Amino acid sequence: MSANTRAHDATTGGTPAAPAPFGVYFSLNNGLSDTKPSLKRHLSKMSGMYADDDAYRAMLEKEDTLLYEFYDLGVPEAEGNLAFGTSIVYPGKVGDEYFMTKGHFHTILDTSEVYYCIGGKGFMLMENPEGDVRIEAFSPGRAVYVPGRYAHRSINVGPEPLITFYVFRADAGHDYGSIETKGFRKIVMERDGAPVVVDNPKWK
Ligand SMILES: O=P(O)(O)OC[C@H]1O[C@H](O)[C@H](O)[C@@H](O)[C@@H]1O
Ligand SMILES: [Fe+2]
Repeated sequence: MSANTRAHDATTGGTPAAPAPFGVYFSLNNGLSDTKPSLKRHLSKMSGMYADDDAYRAMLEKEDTLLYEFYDLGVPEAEGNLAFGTSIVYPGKVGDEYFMTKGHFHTILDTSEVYYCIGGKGFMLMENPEGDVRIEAFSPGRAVYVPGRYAHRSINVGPEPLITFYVFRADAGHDYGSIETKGFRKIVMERDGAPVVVDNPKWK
């Protein structure tokens, strides 16, 4: 399995079934599992997604930095199943814009997701197709509910990894299309040492 493809359970054809009961360890210190492989997204996978293209290019010339990693445990994509795991967004910025996930809508648009912050400091940026933009803070112990219809992106504004645990309907799917072409309406940048939410200059 390549590091950047989603792992999906090898059920033997037909309708994906419920998995057998299972447990998995995720570290409360760094968010990582000791047995499962993570999926990793590096800077090169985020072309055009940060506002400052010059800063992006300059950074990429030096190193293809690991921005975030997360788990896809391969729970079959069936209606009654839940997908879960941790997501770890590392600290840093491209220009003045904080490291973040790509962000996505769910393919089944009205499916929701819950995130629980285990470590670090950041935001969940959310936006629905009608243009309603919401932002919720992440700090250890805070849970965020992402309702159906809202695209969502995790943003790390602190000096430590932003670690969250997430759960969503396993058949929800990931729709990156409009996020990759238009982005979110708002972005989060550092100004005078603090995060500010500003209009995305690339949003059309
Ligand atoms: O898919 P991205 O927007 O790059 O975010 C990476 C991952 O973040 C979280 O862990 C979500 O629950 C995953 O479903 C998502 O795939
Ligand atoms: Fe999601």
